[in-house]
Amino acid sequence: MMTREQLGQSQRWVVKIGSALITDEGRGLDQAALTDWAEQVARLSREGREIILVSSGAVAEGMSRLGLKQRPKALYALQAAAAVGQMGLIQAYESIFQRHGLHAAQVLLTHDDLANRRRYLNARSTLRTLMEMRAIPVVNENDTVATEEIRFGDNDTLAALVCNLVEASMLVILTDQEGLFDADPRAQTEANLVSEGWASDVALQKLVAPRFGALGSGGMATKLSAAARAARSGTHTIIASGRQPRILERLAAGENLGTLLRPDREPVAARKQWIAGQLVSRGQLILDAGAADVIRSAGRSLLAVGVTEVKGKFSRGDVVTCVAPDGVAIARGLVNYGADEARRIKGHRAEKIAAILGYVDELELIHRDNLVLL
Ligand SMILES: Nc1ncnc2c1ncn2[C@@H]1O[C@H](COP(=O)(O)OP(=O)(O)O)[C@@H](O)[C@H]1O
Ligand SMILES: N[C@@H](CCC(=O)OP(=O)(O)O)C(=O)O
Repeated sequence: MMTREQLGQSQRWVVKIGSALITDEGRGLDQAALTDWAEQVARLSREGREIILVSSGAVAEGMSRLGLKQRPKALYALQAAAAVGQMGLIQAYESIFQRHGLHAAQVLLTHDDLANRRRYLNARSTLRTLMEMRAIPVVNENDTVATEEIRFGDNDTLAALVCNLVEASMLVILTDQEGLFDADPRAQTEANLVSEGWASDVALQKLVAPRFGALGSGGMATKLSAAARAARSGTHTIIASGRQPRILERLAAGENLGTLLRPDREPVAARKQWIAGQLVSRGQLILDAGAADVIRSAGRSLLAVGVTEVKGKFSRGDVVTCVAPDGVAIARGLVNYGADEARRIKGHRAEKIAAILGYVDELELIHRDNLVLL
């Protein structure tokens, strides 16, 4: 198991700075704090670490520049505020990194970019190239064009997908709390900090209260699911307070701060990480107990014979969810047949497919290489 010191020494970090932290109580960006984090990033990068920043703050800065007192509710108004605010955000990073002789690179991503395999691979090459050039990518959601249906909404999820994209060793989520507490510290002053846990421990999920603050969007829940997502590429997550002096440098020195969430499974293949990262599933395949069992425990392909019901509208190549008979979603995968064909072949053995459909695309409904456990 990696020690805090070894993790601190690790090479590739994604550092996420949340809205709750980066904004000066709704009065735009906290320039002094932002300067401090960026300077730490610059120093760590000059020492040879590869760092990608995922920075929130566009909406908050836009609200301040436009004189809006409250976070707009309508998506188009949020998007307009983000477009204005992103200018301030990137200007701030650019000028600080420039002082350290480093280039900042603006990378704005939508979920669509990562859902489309070719664009995903392009984003990966671009980020890798920027790191080779020793530029510092500053990533945010491309709020201006993201639609409600496919928004990340919070930057925790985006940061985790970036970790998968570049196979980061560490995800540091800086927020306004010292880490994960055993109860929401805003509601309970007695709450205790959890200093370490497993990224996909469901017991941790029970500790977090849903919270939709004035500025931040995800609360602690999205940070935990981000840690579980990041773990798929073997990435360790530390949730820590951005208000601690020299926080990034102290984490690099191996100091025991915040909550460390360790990956608890072997890293999955890059292609499977991409499948697991899809936020939209087009349909559901309800499995019988035998199929659910072999998929969960033996990593087998899904055959039509083990499917009892097909829900939704999907085409060959879409992402669908496999659901066990008790209603629990157990896996996601790229399906080899569209919904209509899947309905016709469900419950039948592979050798019957040709007789039912008049052709055979593949013997499996979802091949195990395209299937990932949740
Ligand atoms: N168990 C918990 N431990 C720590 N914080 C929690 C917990 N449950 C809920 N929270 C809330 O999550 C908030 C951080 O999330 P959020 O406001 O989205 O921050 P950010 O903008 O940095 O992503 C904290 O301010 C806290 O009120
Ligand atoms: N893209 C948005 C950030 C969304 C957001 O607030 O995320 P988070 O910091 O996770 O609460 C912005 O720059 O304002």
